[in-house]
Amino acid sequence: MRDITLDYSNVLDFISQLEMARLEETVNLYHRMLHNGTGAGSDFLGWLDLPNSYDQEEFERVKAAAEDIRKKAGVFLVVGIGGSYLGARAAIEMLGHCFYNEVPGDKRRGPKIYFVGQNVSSLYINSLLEVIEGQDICVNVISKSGTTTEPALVFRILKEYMDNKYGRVEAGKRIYATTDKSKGALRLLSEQEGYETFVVPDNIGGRYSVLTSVGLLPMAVAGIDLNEVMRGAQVAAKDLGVSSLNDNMCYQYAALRNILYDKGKTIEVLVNYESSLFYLGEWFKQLFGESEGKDGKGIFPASLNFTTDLHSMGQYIQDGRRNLFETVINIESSHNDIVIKKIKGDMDGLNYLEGKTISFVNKKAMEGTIAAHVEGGVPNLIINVPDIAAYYFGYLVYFFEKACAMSGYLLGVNPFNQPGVEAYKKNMFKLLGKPKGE
Ligand SMILES: O=P(O)(O)OC[C@H]1O[C@H](O)[C@H](O)[C@@H](O)[C@@H]1O
Repeated sequence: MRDITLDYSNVLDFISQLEMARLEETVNLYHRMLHNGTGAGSDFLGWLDLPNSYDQEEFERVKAAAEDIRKKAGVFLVVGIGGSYLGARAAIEMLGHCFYNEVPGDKRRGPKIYFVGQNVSSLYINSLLEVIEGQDICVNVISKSGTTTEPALVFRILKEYMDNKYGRVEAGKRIYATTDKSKGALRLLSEQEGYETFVVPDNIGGRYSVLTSVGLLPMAVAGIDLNEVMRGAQVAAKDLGVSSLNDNMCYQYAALRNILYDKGKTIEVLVNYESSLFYLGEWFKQLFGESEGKDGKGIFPASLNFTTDLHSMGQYIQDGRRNLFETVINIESSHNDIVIKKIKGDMDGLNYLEGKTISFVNKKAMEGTIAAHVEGGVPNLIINVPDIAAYYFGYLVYFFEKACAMSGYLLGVNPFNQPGVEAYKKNMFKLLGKPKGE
């Protein structure tokens, strides 16, 4: 397998190699803290060795459950929010067909997959109930705490729907719960209702949980090869397990982010040139935003989809406030490429592209955009990913997880907690009239 690589040549006009070299010792220190479990948030380091220590029994049970779901459901509903759905959706959208749910059933070889519980919109929920009417359904409700408002509320509605549709016993065979191994509301309910359950490990936080059953069951239902995902993560854990800044590209990425941040580049824009990577951007935003946005500090993670968004945000990136840097995920290969043909009259003036491919145009658009944005004062990092494949998804997830941990330590925050998310909940519960003490 060709390797994922980091190209930071388009940053060197903005920083000096000395600034990187100066971080060598600090990176080494934080590497040891990560691997010795002596840094902030060390109760949540289960993701670090997960690729080599995951529960094999549960892994096989996930695959078996997925096969069972693929046989008996025309629709699979994933109920979760934040880290309890973003990783799964990122994988399915990146690795599945661009129009996954529209692929004819016999070709899709699995149920249509819908995500719900990531909002409290009655319009969204009613619209979903309309489109799944009359179809055979399985549900995976995912919540580490079991009490997150959005998925809990939506699961109330779906549980009643499933109980009415199938009766409580059969519904209990079609509902799968991924939650805490021993405590919480969802664990208790699952035991009462007889749901098959999967575990969110205590020492892995939601935004770091995509390679646990949280992400793996939905991925497997979508037909993604879990062995390949874990193999990519295992190779990443090995490649990125070295302490040296010079030899560890996820540490280089973390160091560069912090050097640029210190120079006033306080917004990172994750860019893709494949729309199937949209949700990878959404997952990335939670991972870095929730890990670093603390103590009045942190790079604001944004994501844009090129070349589409060049027609909406291109002006800002080229000429707006110079507090940005870009990280481009470049998928190096293309498949089933489309050759551009000459047309009579050349009305659109594009006959000069005759014989070239659509991917060639996409690549040249990327090269031209990078050159323009760097010229305009936007440092640019490129993560080259050889292909859209399960192996590379697993590798990329681990790359970002470990880079995020190092980056948070370099920033001087605990990358594994999220105290700030409680503020809105406190206000919301007060406004909802939640009884005190509950
Ligand atoms: O899995 P759950 O316990 O439902 O949590 C779902 C999400 O909500 C929380 O508020 C946190 O901000 C996220 O880190 C978490 O992924």
